[in-house]
Amino acid sequence: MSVALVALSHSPLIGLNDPAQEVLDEVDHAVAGARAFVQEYDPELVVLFAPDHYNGFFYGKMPPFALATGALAVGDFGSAEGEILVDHEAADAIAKGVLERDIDLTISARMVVDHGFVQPLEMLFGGIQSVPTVPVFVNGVAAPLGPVRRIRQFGKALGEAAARLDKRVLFLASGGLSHDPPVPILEGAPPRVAEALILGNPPTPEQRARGEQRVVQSGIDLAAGTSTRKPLNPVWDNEVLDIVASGDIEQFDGWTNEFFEAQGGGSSHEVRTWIAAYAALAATGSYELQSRYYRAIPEWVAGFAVTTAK
Ligand SMILES: O=C(O)CCc1cccc(O)c1O
Ligand SMILES: [Fe+2]
Repeated sequence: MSVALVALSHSPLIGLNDPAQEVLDEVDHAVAGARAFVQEYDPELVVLFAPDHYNGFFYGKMPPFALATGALAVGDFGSAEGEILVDHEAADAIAKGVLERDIDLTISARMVVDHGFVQPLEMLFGGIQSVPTVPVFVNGVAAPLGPVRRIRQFGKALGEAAARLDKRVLFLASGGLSHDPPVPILEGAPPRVAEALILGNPPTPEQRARGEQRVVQSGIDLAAGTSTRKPLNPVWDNEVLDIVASGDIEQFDGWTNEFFEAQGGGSSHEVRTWIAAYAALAATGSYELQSRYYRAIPEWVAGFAVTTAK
């Protein structure tokens, strides 16, 4: 058994509303570094922690987190569509191990996922059929959210369970850091929007295109300085990175969800994927960061970070 980690932001606006070439080059360099780290480590299994953006999880039943024994990507924002290569046996074993550790884990035999899961697999492995994966959903948008310590405890239990497999495991986190894109909110939503958030009927192509255009416009506005949404927060983002770099991620236990929202915006809860993944890594011993990249990229509506650790 061995463990390593890559944690990185995602954005559906990559390739759709890009920043200047020098910024793209910088990000490419950081992602290439993570790719080289992964290639050298040569994982036999990826445990992928990612959120959802109302493509697979809805208020009909909204778990705080869930593990997939099978997964299907919807192909939003031009991301890959279809089945993800899931290691069913490893997923089963990890699920049992988490349950044995007193965490009431939700299981999905066909988890529907979006760019949050697909993008890191495409960036680091070139596709969604390239590496045996255990997809793990971490709710990062749908209120109410429990305390972040619960996500840390879940990550710890999962890390202990994954360590029982005789495999080289890569924990991969997707999301964050600060960002406040126009994601719908159930409370106070007009009936038509509320129905969509509860039932999750697949949108028509026209509806999907409209929703995606709204997100693209939010990137254009944020970069132009004309957005009414919360700005990116590089100071707060670097506090997040300082904590994961310190190795003492229990420091997050003191952070309330209100603090996340005030500092990092409504979608900063995606940092929960990082907390889960780092807790999984820390479950079997101390770790050290191998690389750390950060840049606030308003065009992508993302406090964009890439870290590697082992
Ligand atoms: O609503 C959506 O589908 C995506 C919103 C969104 C935009 C930029 C970065 C993100 O991480 C994000 O979640
Ligand atoms: Fe996201």
